[in-house]
Amino acid sequence: MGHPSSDPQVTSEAKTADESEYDPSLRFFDIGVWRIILEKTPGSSIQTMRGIFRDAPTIFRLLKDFYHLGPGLFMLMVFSKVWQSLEALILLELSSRLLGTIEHGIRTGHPDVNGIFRALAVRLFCVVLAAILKKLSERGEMVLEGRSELYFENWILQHKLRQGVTPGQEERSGVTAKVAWDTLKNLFSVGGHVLEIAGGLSFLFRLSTSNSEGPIFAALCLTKPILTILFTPGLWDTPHVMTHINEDWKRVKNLRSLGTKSYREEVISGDLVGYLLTELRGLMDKLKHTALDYPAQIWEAEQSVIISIIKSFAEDLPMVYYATNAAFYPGRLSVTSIATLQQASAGLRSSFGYIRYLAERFKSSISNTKRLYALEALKPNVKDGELAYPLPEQEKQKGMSFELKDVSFTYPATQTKEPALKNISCTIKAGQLVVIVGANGSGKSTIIKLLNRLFDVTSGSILVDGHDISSYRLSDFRRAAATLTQEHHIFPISVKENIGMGYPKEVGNESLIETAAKESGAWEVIEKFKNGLKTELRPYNWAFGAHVSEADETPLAKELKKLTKTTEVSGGEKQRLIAARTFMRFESRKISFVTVDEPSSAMDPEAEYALFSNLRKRREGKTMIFVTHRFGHLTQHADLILCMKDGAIVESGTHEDLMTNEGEYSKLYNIQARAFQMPTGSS
Ligand SMILES: Nc1ncnc2c1ncn2[C@@H]1O[C@H](COP(=O)(O)OP(=O)(O)OP(=O)(O)O)[C@@H](O)[C@H]1O
Repeated sequence: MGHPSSDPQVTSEAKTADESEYDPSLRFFDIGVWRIILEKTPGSSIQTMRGIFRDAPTIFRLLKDFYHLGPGLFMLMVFSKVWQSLEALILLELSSRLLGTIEHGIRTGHPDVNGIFRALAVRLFCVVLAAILKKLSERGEMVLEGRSELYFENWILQHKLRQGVTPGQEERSGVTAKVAWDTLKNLFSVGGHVLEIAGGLSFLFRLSTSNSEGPIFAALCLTKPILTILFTPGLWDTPHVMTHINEDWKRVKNLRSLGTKSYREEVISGDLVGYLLTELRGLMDKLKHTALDYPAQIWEAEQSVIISIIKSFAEDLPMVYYATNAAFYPGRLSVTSIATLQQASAGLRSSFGYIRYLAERFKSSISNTKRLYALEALKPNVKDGELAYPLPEQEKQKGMSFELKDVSFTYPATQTKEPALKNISCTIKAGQLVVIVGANGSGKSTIIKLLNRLFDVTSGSILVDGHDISSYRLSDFRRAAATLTQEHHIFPISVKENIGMGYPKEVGNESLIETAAKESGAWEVIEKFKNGLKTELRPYNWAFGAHVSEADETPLAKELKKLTKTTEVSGGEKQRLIAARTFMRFESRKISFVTVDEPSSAMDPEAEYALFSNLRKRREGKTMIFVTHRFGHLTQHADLILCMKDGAIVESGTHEDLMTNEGEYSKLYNIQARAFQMPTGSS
């Protein structure tokens, strides 16, 4: 496959128009709703062989990892695969001996009773042994697969978290532990089939030396596999990129997604169901003659019927040959050798047919495994330093001091042209309470992220107590910082652990947890839960009813409903629970820097006021930075207000200074104040 010009759906006009979009070494063709992009000169077999050698270290490492997960289980799996590959041939050999002895007995009229029973006993022994081995290896495989899932998932998590907050390519493309297991299975399948083919060929070769018809017969057996290699659509084994090009199909996908949980409420309350269904019906009409299947499938379906007939005929060639032989030269082939050759050739044909597919599957799984192991090489997105925190002189200091010098920052992999921060310079003294205000998108949260070392600056520098922020050990720095933002979540574990994890050493200390929950306003929420602190919000909860529908009223259906029930909280309640973790963090007594970024957007004014007041009460020994749009009650306590606009600090000072300035800050402040001063009835 891979002949774009022969595809009826590609017009030459469309091709020239679009080809400039791609690298000159690439070509493309459209099929069904797809566009397939591939290299103009596909890799040669030599390149493929080189690829296999290149993959050798990954294969070796994978085998080593699995061996260490369970040496006994691994060896059992290897032995079982070798046996499985040769089992059919061994049994065939035994059957052929048995049939030969029987046939000889029939011809001569003197059956070799001992010989027949000996052959039968050996065959039965092998069958029983094979069944025992199969059961043992199935159980062993299950255990090894479980261990692989546990080991590789932990390994992946560790390396992804080490990388930092920017998800890497691997995360986006979803590398999971299953990749390793699949590769091992595929490797064993390919190895097993190679062994099977080698065994099958040597079997035929041996028969051919004892039988003059053998070589011709062996050659006929190979006709079908050779034709398959020559005429099978090559898309399966050609590196290619696929994308949907059909706008109608893309729209179907987009519109269908509106039925999912995230959009459902808006679609129903906005009375959009009718619109949605009408649109989808229209699209169905437009697409009714378009193939939606996987491209290789479409290609195969479009293949010439002659090729299919030739391929099917090739399959029957060995049978035609020995049937003709039997008709014209009845003495040449014995019934036993016909049956044996027939079975051996059928086995060989199916192994040949399958090996290509297996090799492809293996190639793709080994490339996934390479991506998995590549996680190890991922560098953290922020630089780790060597300086300990706190240094002896910092022990006595109350809070961290910051100096931002000409800081600019652009988010990695962003599509926007403008940097998020532009040439920012300012000084924050140790122990100060700072409030950052400004319009949406002005860069407030970005500053908080840089100060928390979630990203490194693009240019300029940030000094913490006189040393560059990147020179500190990340783990030390993080231990001294507490953050609370609108992006924080409730973890899918108990409420107690959710709060306790603020200070992992005291994760089981219920009295500290209760105090923290009271300070954040979460205690009254927890008191409402039937299971109190033990309540789990959105835990991992999997229950499935086979042939049981939740709509039924049966005891099983009720049980299923009970199992899938979750505890729900409101947005504001959720924020109170999350904030409790920060108060718990204060208990470590090591916190010298606190950032609070809009954690109360869903809280009622009273809860928000209480949260900010309680946070302020804990400011002793800490530098605290708040980001908030509703800043009225905070800025009056602030030692420093930074007012931002379009990624720059446009004003800084105290509330009084900035009100006197009558600039951006006083404008924002007055808008908020005016809302409360409006006389009744005015709009
Ligand atoms: N993860 C990100 N990747 C790319 N760009 C981002 C990212 N986060 C923010 N930005 C961009 O950086 C700029 C500053 O965003 P930032 O979140 O700092 O603004 P903000 O002042 O906190 O806004 P808001 O008041 O709406 O929370 C915006 O233009 C935003 O689109």
